[in-house]
Amino acid sequence: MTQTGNLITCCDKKQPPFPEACFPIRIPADDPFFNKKCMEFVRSVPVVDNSCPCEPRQQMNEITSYIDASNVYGSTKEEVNKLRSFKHGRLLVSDGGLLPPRANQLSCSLTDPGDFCFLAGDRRLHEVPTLGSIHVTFVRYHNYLASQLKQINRHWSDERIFQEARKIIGAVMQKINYQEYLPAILNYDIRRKYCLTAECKKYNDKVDPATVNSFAVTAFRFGHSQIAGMNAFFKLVQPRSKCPYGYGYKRKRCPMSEIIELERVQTETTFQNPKLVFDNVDGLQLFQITNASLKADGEIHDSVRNKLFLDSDNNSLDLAALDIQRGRDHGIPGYTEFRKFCGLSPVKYFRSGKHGLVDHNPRNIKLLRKAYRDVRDIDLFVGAQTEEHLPHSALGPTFSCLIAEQYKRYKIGDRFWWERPDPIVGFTRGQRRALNNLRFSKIMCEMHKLSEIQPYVMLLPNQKWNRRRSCRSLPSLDLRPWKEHKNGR
Ligand code: HEM
Ligand SMILES: [Ca+2]
Repeated sequence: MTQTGNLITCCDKKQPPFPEACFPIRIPADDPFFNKKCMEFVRSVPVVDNSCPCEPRQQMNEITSYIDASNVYGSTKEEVNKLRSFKHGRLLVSDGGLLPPRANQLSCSLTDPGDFCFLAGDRRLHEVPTLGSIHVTFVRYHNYLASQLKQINRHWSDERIFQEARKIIGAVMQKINYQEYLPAILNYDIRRKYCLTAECKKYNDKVDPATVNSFAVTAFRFGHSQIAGMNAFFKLVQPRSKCPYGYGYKRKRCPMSEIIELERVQTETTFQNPKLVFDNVDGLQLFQITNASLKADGEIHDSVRNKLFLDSDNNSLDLAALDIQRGRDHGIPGYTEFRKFCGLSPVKYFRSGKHGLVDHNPRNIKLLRKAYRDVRDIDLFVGAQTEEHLPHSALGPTFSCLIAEQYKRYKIGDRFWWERPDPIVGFTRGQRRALNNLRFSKIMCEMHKLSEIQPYVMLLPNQKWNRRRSCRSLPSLDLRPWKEHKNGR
């Protein structure tokens, strides 16, 4: 994990220099936004290399690589123990079902009296309030599952309930990623090729599921171009007359609850501040499940490109610049190398025909030619982010390949993968069936009192695939298969 927000400064000449840790970004004099010449950048902590002499500098992942809900439970025993209440299998919460306070109250930026910095399984939770609100959703869902499990298995201890609920949340996380999220960003051909569909159930103990440097540092940051400049609070209002046949699609004459926008907030005013989560966490979630993100392409919104972590002294950073520099910090090879790795046509020239930038449009080729002297210099982030998308996909071929390859390893390298037909490490058939029917939007609705609406978690502006089903018509998780009968299952 990278360390923006570090106490080391690299631009201030009066501070003691840290040549090992510093790699500040030079800002050209004619920059249209910044009037400084230097942007802070602290290198990721290097890993001690025992195989000396002289392997390349490496970095370290601070959290577990598996998709195991470590954002909810942390990545170590110490972390999970700080998050547990040790009563009825529940996680700690604060008033209003929000997250508990953390010991270090300087780790976020507070503006309202009574607010505090939250504790969660991942310390990046304050980055933006929409991220914080998803943390709230999953902690609430854990506690909801714990209370349901306690009801059907009265004899279960705190430990048993906690572990069973955690196992379900981990499975839900994997299920949402592979069945709902990946289909929104990768097309079916890619998903089939890389064993990401439900039909592929391989497990291979030779596969290393660790997160690959180029994935964390570059490919999976494609989402930085999907960030919108605005957050909003939404509110649901009930229709005035009661509907005789219930609500829902097809019953056109009987309107669904109406969604009203209460307040708009500029993204750059929300970084590291839990205020919006305190103010109206449900309204934030409603906004999130009814709004599409921006297109993943070469354009990154000013709220993060120029105004990232904007403070009262008008200091800010540029996320796109950090992404590029982080790639260089970690020694990520260039775009043309990854084309080869992915078996795509090799790129030798700044042009569109043979041996050219065949996956770029003429405008982007021109811009790349202007920015780089040699095609081999094109940074992976810049080259892949500006590719045209594959059909039915939110990504170009290079990022599709790198992201699919990583998700393949997370799946087939996971001994505890939720779909493994093994009731000891996995789930029983009935439990798997129950989990299969659950949708992320249903969890959102149940945890945030939004049950009347038609959610559509849309990742692409042109995607309307699950728009039609109201929360009410989606099933809750059926927990009957978790009932333990006296003489075993
Ligand atoms: C919503 C607003 C977001 C903000 C403000 C934000 C901000 C940041 C920042 C400041 C970093 C560290 C940069 C560095 O110093 O290298 C980072 C890293 C990263 N971001 Fe975002 N990000 C956001 C959304 C997203 C989204 C939507 C995705 C993916 C879909 C994403 C994926 C990543 C990844 C993979 C990393 C690297 C993580 C690591 O290696 O530890 N981010 N982000
Ligand atoms: Ca993890």
